[in-house]
Amino acid sequence: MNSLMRSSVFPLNRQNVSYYSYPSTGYCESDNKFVTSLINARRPVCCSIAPQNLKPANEFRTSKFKDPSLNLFTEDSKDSGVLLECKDVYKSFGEKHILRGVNFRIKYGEAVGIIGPSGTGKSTILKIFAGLLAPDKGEVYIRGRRRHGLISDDDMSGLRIGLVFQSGALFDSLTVRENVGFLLYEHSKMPDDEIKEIVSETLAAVGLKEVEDRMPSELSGGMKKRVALARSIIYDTTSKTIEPEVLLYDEPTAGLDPIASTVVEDLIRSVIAKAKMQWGNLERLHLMWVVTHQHSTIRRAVDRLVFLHEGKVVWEGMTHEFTSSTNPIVQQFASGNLDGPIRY
Ligand SMILES: Nc1ncnc2c1ncn2[C@@H]1O[C@H](COP(=O)(O)OP(=O)(O)OP(=O)(O)O)[C@@H](O)[C@H]1O
Repeated sequence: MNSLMRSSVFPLNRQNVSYYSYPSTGYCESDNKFVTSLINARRPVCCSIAPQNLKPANEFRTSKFKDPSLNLFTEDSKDSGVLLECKDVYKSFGEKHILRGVNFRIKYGEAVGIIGPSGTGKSTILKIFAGLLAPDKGEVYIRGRRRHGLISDDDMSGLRIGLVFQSGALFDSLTVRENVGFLLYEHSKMPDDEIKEIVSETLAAVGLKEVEDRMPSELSGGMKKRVALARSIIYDTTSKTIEPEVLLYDEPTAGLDPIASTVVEDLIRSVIAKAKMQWGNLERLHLMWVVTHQHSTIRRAVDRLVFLHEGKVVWEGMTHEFTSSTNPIVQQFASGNLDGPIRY
C-alpha cells in the first residue's frame, strides 16, 4: 500500500491536514500549534507521534540544543531513575487557574494513574507531558532535562510518546485498518499483507472483529476508543526500538461497558508485561500514565496513583493504599460520599 499521506484519501498538505486528522471534538489554540509543528514535520497528528531519533540516555544528556537552557538538569533527578518531574507547575486558562503548583516525580517503568475530581486539571497535565500545552510557570523535566514550551521540530529528540485522547481522535477519512496501521504504513518497511494481519490481531486484542473496512463514523463511541487503543499499541515487528516508549491514556475506559473496560484494562497491563517479557525489564518502556475516574481501571491497570485536587497533588500512593488512606479527600473520593472536602 502506498503511503497514506500521499494517497488520494489522505493527501497531506497544510490546507487539509487539520481537517483530516485533528480531533473532531474541542479546539485548543496550543494544540493547533502542535498540529502545525507536526504538519511541518510531516508526521501524523492524533497519535501524538513523538520523536523518531531516540538516543541512548547517556548520549541524550550530552546532546546540543538550540536553547542552551534546555541543558539544565535537576541535580538530584539526573541519575536517580526519575523519568519525569513536574516542579511547581502552574497553568491557567484565562481567569481559570487550573494547576496551582503541581509537584511530582515519576520513575522509569512505572504505570501511574492520575485521579481527582472532574475539571481539576488531569488532562491538562497529560497534555503538558505530551508537549501539547506549555505551563505558565514551573518546570517540567524529562530525563533530567528541562523542557520549555511545546514540542517543536527542534526539540523533538526526546521520548516517543503515544497519546490516546478521550475522544479517540481517529482520522475520519481513513478506514479502521488504515487508522490502526497508520504508523506501520507510513514508517515501516513491513509488507502490506503483514500489516493487515497485525492490524486484525491488534483489533482482536481489544475485542473488535471484522471492523477493519468500516469508517470511524460507523463505530460506536466505545468502539472508537478501542480502535484508538489498538493504534497506540500496534508496533513494528521489524524495528528494534519500542514505539512508543511512553503511553499516555486519557480516560481509556470511560463510556465502556464493564466487560469492555476489563478488556482494555488488561490490555493496558499487558503492554507492560510484554515489555518485561521481551526485554527483561521496563527500562525501555518508560512510563504509562493513565487519567481515569474508573475504580476498576485504578485497580487493574496502574501501580501507583497521584491524586489531584484544586490544582495541587494532595496524595500519592500505591494503588492498594488508596482505599485505606486516611486522607479525607481520598476517602471521600473513594467512597463517592457527598459530604467532605470535595465540593461540587
Ligand atoms: N484549552 C483550553 N481552553 C480553556 N479552558 C480549558 C482548556 N483545556 C482545559 N480547560 C479547562 O480547564 C479545566 C481542567 O480541564 P481538564 O480537562 O484538565 O480537567 P480534568 O481533570 O481532566 O477533567 P475531567 O475529569 O472532567 O476530564 C476545565 O475547567 C476545562 O474547561
